[in-house]
Amino acid sequence: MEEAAETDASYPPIFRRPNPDPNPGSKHDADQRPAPASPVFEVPVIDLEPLDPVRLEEVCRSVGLFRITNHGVPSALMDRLLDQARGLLSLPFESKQTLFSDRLSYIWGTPSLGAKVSNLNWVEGFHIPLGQLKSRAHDLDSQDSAASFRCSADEYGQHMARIARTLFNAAAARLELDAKKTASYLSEFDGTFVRVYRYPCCPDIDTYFGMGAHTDSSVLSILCQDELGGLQVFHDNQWFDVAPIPGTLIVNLGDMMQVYSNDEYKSVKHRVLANRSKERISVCYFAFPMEDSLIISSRYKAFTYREWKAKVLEDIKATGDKLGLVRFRIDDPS
Ligand SMILES: O=C(O)CCC(=O)C(=O)O
Ligand SMILES: [Fe+2]
Repeated sequence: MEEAAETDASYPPIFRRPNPDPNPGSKHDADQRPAPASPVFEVPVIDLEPLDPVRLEEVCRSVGLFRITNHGVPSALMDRLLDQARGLLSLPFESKQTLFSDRLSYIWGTPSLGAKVSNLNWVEGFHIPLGQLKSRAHDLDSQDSAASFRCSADEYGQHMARIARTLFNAAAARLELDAKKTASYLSEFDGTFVRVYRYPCCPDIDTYFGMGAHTDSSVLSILCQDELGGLQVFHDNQWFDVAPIPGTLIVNLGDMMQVYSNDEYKSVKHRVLANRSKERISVCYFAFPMEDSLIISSRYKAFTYREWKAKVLEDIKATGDKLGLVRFRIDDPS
């Protein structure tokens, strides 16, 4: 009992019992509600040493999500990052807010203001911009757990940048994209961030998702998850579980890669199920284009990533949802 009380004190108030659903009759639409059990997806594996670009292209076209092996990220670093994140996230909610607001941004629930409560994501986490880490190096003090965590996140971010660059270059070469044109299509550091999530225990998994169905706005995203599971991918009109395998990382392509490839590569829809009795920890790295890079594609109106972000935010504020790619398609009347 004592343990449960302690856990709850570390949760943002909205995740503490009793269930905050103000309208218990309103559940997800039938097609949105988590199925009781989903089949396990046979996630394609991409070996990074050596990387086979033809195989990578096939997987980008058919699925948009894959597991990478031989990625060169030390498993001790992955374990340390997950452990440090778990430690920080289990601090009392108020401490997380006051202690970390200036060092790490602390986020929880649905980022979109004004969204329906049924869109609440049962998740909290730290948002860690990578470009700023170096300039803040003077903050680092090994006695400070937030600072040690930032240090690990920086080291981890360097590995993620290397992997993102390798995968992007190979995938872009297969599309025969002009290397000069695409130089600004991937920025491994500027505007790039890592998010460390904790998915708290959720009393009502029929109503809430850990994270609702979405595609990422990134070029690509790289995920390190603990052993619990909960990630699902939408493929062939069906949701599948993406099982965790220790030591491996999951990569999914984002909306920008779909645009660069004129819809040949898939920005894959995914979501995270909530769990009634166990907390899940994951670390996600997102790689983006340079903010003012002009993105040109035969299927989409030309836009800069800055314009994309502004539009996504505007849509989320107005409708509670990200509309994403459809807003930029050439045949979109608006
Ligand atoms: O935590 C996860 O497994 C996935 C998170 C995710 O999809 C996202 O942040 O976009
Ligand atoms: Fe995502």
